Amino acid sequence: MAVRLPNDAQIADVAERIGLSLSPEDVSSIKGLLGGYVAAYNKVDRMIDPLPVVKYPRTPGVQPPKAENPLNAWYVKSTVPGAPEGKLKGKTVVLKDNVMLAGVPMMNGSSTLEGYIPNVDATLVTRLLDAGATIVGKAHCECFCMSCGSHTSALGPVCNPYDPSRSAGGSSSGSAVLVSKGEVDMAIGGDQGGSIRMPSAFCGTVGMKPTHGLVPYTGVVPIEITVDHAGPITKTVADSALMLEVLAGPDGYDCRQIGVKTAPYTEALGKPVKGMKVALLKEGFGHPQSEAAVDDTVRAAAKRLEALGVIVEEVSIPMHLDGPDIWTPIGLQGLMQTMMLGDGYGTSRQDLYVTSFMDVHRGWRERADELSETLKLAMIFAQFADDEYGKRFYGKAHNLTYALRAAYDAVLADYDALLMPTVPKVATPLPGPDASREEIIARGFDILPNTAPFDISHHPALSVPCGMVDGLPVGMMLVGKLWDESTLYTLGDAFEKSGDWKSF
Ligand SMILES: NC(=O)c1ccccc1
Repeated sequence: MAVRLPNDAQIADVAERIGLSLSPEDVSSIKGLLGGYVAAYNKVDRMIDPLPVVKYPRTPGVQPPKAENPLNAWYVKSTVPGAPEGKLKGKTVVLKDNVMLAGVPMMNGSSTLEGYIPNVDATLVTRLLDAGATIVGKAHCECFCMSCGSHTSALGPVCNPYDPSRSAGGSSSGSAVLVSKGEVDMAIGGDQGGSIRMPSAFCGTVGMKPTHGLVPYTGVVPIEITVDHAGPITKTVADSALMLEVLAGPDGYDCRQIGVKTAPYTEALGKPVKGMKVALLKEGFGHPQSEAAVDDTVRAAAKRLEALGVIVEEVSIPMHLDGPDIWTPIGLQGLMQTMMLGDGYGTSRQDLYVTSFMDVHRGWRERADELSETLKLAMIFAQFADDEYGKRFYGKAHNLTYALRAAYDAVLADYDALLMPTVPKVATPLPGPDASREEIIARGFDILPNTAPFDISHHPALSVPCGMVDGLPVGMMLVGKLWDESTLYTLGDAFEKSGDWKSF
């Protein structure tokens, strides 16, 4: 991609856009001074991009026929056998389709990326394969991961395994469906506002959003660096702990990984819970959109924990209700700057910049009409806020995350975990092909009041199935101290072993 010296018209145009008034003489003298930059860019262009090596051979991705994909959860199937031995030997894993698997297509739910084939493996891909897992393909996700429902992928809605007319939850929709159906043993999900935990709640799977930075996000398409998380979606708590043990730890690229503390998570399984303390979060219940049956099911789950000897007490953290509002400027202006205008990365930090992705993704600008309604709405307000107010709300929201984190930490100083419903409802009906924009937006953002606050506070949060309402799964969410995933696994595992949640 050789770099050319701009012509006079290009220099004048650029200058005008950055508010400079240049005379024709200025333009011609500046043109004469740009040669050094052009030479440097061309020298960089001729250097080899030092990307990490792809370690394991794989078959190219193939879209399965409709008959093999009744819930539309698969994007492509591919087989990547990992190391012959390891903790995940014999386990099959599907990746959310915002995770890069070299040689296999990735579209992140958007037609603007269809046909793109990454040339690197995400760090977590290499870790799974080094641990002996077999990666079996990519699962559909929401358009650029921007939805709580499963209705915004360019290749059609993903259906709930318990009722195909209902949402699977999003944005890691296909990942949760394939685990729920037993088509794969484990899945990778991503979570910026709840996208690992929401589909887990709707599909009856176990979803772990680890502490921010615990799992390297390198090679996964970001939304906004400070809320990006990747983590396990599994059938059981034990599998989640096993998978996290393989995924966790710094990789030397990801700047999200500050002060990372890992632990042998599987050692947290099968431990006694008598005397542990859980805080039932008052503000996690009774949201305007909360269904009483969901709240009741989670309160009943708290009683089951009590029966196991756990001390459960209700606590109030009023600021929890501010969490989604504080999340909004970070999510909106972050996604605009980093994911969209930043060609998927933005600037100002060290990272592994997947340049092949950046080259393709910047083409969204010519095809913006194809993006989902949920993403468009967020982009419109982000651009407006940027133009009108600059970055002040993004900055102030970040400052407020310290206060929010402190509010949770104050309670977590006295308790092992917080407990609340993962989402306030059971799976909602999928908006049909003629659904209004209002309906599409409502289903895109209506179930995140308990999940999004922990994406900005960065605490680990585990969604565990805890009962059924009208034949649909309900998830409870345990939230722990920063870097203390182990305690969540101890509690979640004990709860899971207390009986079959489908009969609760
Ligand atoms: N990726 C996410 O977690 C997300 C969830 C809900 C809305 C927007 C984004």
